[in-house]
Amino acid sequence: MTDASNADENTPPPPPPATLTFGGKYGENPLADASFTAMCRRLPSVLGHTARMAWGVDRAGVVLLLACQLLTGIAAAVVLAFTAQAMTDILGSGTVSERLHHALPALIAVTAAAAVGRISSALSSYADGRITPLLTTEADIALVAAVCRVESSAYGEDGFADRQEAAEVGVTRTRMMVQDAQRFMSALIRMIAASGVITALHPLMLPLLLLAVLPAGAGAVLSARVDYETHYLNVGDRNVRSMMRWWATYSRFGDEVRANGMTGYLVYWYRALSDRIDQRTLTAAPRQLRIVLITSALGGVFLLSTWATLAWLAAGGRIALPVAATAVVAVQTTLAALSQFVIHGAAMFHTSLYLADMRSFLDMAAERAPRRGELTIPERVDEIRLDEVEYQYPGKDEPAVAGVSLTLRRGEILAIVGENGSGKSTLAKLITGILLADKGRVLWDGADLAHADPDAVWQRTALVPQNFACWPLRARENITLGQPKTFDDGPVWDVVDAVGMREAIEKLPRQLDTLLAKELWGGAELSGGQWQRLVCGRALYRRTPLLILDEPTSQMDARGEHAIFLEIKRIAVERMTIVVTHQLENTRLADRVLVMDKGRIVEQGTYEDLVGAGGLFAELVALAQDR
Ligand SMILES: Nc1ncnc2c1ncn2[C@@H]1O[C@H](COP(=O)(O)OP(=O)(O)OP(=O)(O)O)[C@@H](O)[C@H]1O
Repeated sequence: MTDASNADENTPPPPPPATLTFGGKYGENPLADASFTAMCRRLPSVLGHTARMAWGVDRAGVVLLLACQLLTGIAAAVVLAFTAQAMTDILGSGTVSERLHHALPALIAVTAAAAVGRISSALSSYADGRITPLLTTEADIALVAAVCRVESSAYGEDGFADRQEAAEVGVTRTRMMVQDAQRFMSALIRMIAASGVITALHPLMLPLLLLAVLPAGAGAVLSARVDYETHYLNVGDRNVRSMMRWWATYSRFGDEVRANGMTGYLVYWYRALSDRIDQRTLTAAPRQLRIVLITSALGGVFLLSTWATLAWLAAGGRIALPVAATAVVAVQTTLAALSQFVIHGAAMFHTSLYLADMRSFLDMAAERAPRRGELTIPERVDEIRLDEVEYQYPGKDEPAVAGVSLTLRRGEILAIVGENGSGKSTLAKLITGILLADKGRVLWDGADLAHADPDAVWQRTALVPQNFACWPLRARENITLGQPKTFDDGPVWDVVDAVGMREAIEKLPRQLDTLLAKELWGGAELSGGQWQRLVCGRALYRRTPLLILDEPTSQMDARGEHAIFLEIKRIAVERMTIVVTHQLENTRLADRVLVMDKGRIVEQGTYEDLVGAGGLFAELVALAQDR
């Protein structure tokens, strides 16, 4: 299964993908509370919610669907009742032409009702075709918006990603819900209509027919349960697989995959994980088969008794021959309606299980949406103060930031340095309110971020993160990202100049209008450093009172780096600027340098002070110069 070029006798075989287990101190199965009975209890509210959503997206479509269902049902009842009537007339006394003459009105009614039934069934398919895409899009958008809105700390919670994966399946299944519901309703109406007719023929018939189809219904529900359990077991693996699929096939990482000879292992890994998922599905197959065989046999026995009863009634003269003939048609129709009713009922139940996962994730995300307070932040901020701030990531034993106190004033440039994992980026996230401190306070001109409206805070921040996104948008939008300040491109070109990108943008086929995604038709690509310049331009364009740059120049040439730092100095007077960096020489531009170690500030001062102090900073500077 491995790539031949990777395998030889002396190398160990590649390890298979890790098995995800939920154990240990923090390990908790994300779907452990999603027991089958718990899921069943949620179904009415899930169905109600889906109905409300459908009503919200297309009222006319829902009304049309309901009206058509009703019409289809009535048409079916009319067909059945008049068929019975026609049969009685045709099998009655008199000459053939007399009997046909008598039956003619009933036959016309049957034809007309059948036509109405067909038309309303076509119209209800049309309504389904209208509602379903809107409903699926609505569910999809609800999911995307919910994930974008949760507190950033939620991403680190056990099982958040797995629940999200389960919810994604719910979104896809939304597509089937309207169809399932439509078929279920139409079967229900036909069943009610048919039951009336068959009960009129003989009271014993309906219970017997019910017994004949109930095993099929029970079988469908049991199969749905097995299918859902398999899906549930596979959630974690499917989640990892889809992440790996994206990383392995995304063109941006293609060079790394090829030049490091990873293709063979990645394909092997992908296959091994897929095999594991398939294996679970295959293990469930015999259970499914047993369920179908047993329930079909049971259904068959009951059906046989129905026919036997009918024969017994007719043979014993308990029902007249014309009535018996009608009963044959009625039994067939009722049987079909009842089967449809239980099969589509089970299908709806099956779909609802997945929708319940989506609902429960949306509820979980809603619980994790920021609920901080209403405080707003003015356009001008003069001071940010941190009092004994501490933050520990979920599942970690040590705080990433602990006991940090610090005051930052307007006009100041602060550099944060320290070894990998010392807490620099976490501190930056606490200052911007992306993360909320577990202990201590972060105050913006006295407003505690724990009680401030996060959107109001983030209107006042600009961040160049270490790992930035290269959005598949036009160059202009990659700078303004949905917040154009004017209709003219003047301010955009200003920041393009500030980050030294004018020449590069002018060379693009459609300048600012060029799509920056080489994978897309008409798209172009920038180099790593050019992207980083553009991302700095994005932050500068925002003109906010707080500017945070986390390793902003790690991919830039000396000219780019020089341009960025010149611009940072030029605009520094109007704002607070924080630069997180490992390039210690760059900290010379800062008014103050903070040195972090194990989540704490261990030194602070100017570059010269710290070099002279002979502490951690001086040691790091010496290491940087020791080549
Ligand atoms: N999302 C996260 N979930 C859990 N732990 C995290 C997360 N992000 C960071 N950490 C942990 O918090 C600690 C501080 O990380 P942080 O990213 O703040 O360090 P840093 O100083 O910015 O490191 P670097 O110089 O490598 O960028 C590390 O131990 C890291 O493993």
